[in-house]
Amino acid sequence: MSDAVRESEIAAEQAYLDRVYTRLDQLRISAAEVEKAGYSLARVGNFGALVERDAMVYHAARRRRALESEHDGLVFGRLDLGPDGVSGADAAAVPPAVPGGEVRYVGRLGLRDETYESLVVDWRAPAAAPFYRATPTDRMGVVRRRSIRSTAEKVVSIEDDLLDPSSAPESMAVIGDGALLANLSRATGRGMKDIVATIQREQDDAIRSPASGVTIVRGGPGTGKTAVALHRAAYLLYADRNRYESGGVLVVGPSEVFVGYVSRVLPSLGEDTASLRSLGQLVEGVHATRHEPPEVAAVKGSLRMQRVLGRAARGPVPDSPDRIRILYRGELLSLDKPALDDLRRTVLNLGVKRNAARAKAAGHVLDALWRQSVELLPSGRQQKREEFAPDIAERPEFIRFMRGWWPVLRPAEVLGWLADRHRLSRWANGVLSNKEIGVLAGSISVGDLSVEDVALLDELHELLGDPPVRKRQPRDPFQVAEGVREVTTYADRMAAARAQAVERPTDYRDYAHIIVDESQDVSPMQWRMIGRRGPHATWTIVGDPAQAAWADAAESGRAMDGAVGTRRRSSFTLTTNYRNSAEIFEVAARVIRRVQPDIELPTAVRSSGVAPVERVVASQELESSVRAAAQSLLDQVEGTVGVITPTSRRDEVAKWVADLAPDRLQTVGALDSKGMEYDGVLVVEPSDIREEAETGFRTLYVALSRATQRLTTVGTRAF
Ligand SMILES: Nc1ncnc2c1ncn2[C@@H]1O[C@H](COP(=O)(O)OP(=O)(O)OP(=O)(O)O)[C@@H](O)[C@H]1O
Repeated sequence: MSDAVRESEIAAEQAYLDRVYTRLDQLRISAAEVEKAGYSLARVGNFGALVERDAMVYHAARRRRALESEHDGLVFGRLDLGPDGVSGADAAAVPPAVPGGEVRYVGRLGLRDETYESLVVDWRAPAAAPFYRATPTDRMGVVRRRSIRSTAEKVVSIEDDLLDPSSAPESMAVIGDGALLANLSRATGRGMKDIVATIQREQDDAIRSPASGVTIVRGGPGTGKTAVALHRAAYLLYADRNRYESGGVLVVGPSEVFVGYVSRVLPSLGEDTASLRSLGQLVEGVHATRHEPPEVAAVKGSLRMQRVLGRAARGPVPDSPDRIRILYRGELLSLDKPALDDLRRTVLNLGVKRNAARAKAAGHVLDALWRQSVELLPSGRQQKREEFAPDIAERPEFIRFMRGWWPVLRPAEVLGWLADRHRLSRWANGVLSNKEIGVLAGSISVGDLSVEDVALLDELHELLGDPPVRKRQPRDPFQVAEGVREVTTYADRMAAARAQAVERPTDYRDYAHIIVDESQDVSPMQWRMIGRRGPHATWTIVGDPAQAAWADAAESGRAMDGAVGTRRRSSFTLTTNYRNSAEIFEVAARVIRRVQPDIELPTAVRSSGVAPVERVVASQELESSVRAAAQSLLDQVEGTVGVITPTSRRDEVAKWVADLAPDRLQTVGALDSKGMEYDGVLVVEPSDIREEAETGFRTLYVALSRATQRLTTVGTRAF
């Protein structure tokens, strides 16, 4: 294809883009004007005008925000359809390249011109589906599919796929080697790439799969599972905005590093309404980032913790009073430990959560004391239960006793009790081994909560219940400040309500859809925690069993079943690795094949011709070799470099390379490298990563499959 043809095709697309951006500007200006006009309607003063004003302002402001945020790369695709693909409603007003056919432009949002002709079809709309799904064998009416890359309103390049050569007129130009490969070879920034322009068919199947039930997406490293999960969130919010915006979509990722890495993709997909959280952030007020060593994580994540915590949450409060004595009309009324233990069990068996049962517990103690008083006192000096109870309940010694015996319990406090090995042995008797009890007791540090602790806190919250809340004065919804009523518009209140809905509280518990990424690493206790966030939710679960750090897959599977319930399941498998060069993936594949020779691995589509570097050095040279290798990767790649270390050595290695290029280089422990991607990767002490845990070979497989362009390993032993 000559340069002249390419230039003239680019010029034609530029002319179309100019039309689109002119229209975008018009719409933006008119949305801003409507918003302003809406506010001025307030002066009319009657109720109808106020309602109209509010609706106008709300919709106009929302539209303006969308138009502004989708500016870059607004149009990225063009379909030339033959006569069999014509729909009419979505055709752009340009002459069809195929006689009797139509042209359709695909972009980040849908736009129409003044006469309501289609300018751009939203990528999530059914009319855009052929852009992602058409293949030479199932053309869906498409003759030529064109990807358009633009920056700042200028077309930079175009790439074509000719799907139906026999229907293409001779004059039809076909340009480039395909958009996908062009996209893949671009350097990675600090955040994940938005792949909206190059979604592949098998990915699109999963993205557009019906929202009902449970959608399970599996695939090896780099197959686009995370990309699919995020695009699916955007798709669901588009396909059924009412349902998913009001209920909310929760995306759960493994770590905070990961959440930071992917968080920019959702706004770039036009969605600011999904909540993105790491496993350490799912409980209100807690922000854990530290991972436990594998032997601790194994105990804390196991379903057996349910029983241990259940016993702790029902047991006597450590160091609380173990008897009550009250002098009443000359007689000593008293309840000792066995009687109090019986009362506690009776109250907890009523099915009320501990923190909500304080008044009931006090009532049972008063009952027992009153029965004693009746036995001990002659009938003339006895009181009725109704007179006795308030009399005793107000006594300071009774109040003091109740505060100690049945205090309001916070989950973190009860978790802290497990640090006492002696006590823990009682609760864990017959559930955990002696060794596990020692490991668990030694790991509890309430001042420094780990990611694994968060699921335990959530379980305890479930067992203990909320602390009782004092009733507040009901607020006047129209009161915006002391003495000031109704100065806000309905639109402002809608906006405030929407902001609240988007910024849902961390422990919001009724999401309409939950997407779990890196699901293979979710421990059974974490599944229970996630499940509590969506008792009525539909689910998308994305993961790769071969990358699992959790050793007991069966236990994890059971916990997942418990969380998502018996809803209908549909499964998708992704088979192409878009991240690694074939040379890099071969190194990772070698590690996993050694333990799982029959494993089905994805195919890496790119070959770079650059072999990974594997270095073995003496231990005294480790630091200098790591520095040198990191520096040379920084010289070789344009984008980011990840230094991946054994989890226990992250801080030490981070210091070695801290001064090299803080804006481009990141040091992460192997467990935190889950889901991440860098242009160059240096894996430090690979054999230690493999030996750090029973599942270490899988963690090493993860670490070795993070690079897009260059991979170096430096260690004191071969791996
Ligand atoms: N259709 C696509 N077009 C362009 N790039 C893609 C496409 N699909 C995936 N990629 C790129 O491939 C890389 C890997 O994608 P992603 O991180 O979603 O994979 P993953 O399956 O979650 O990987 P892992 O399990 O290894 O964490 C990313 O850079 C992503 O942008």
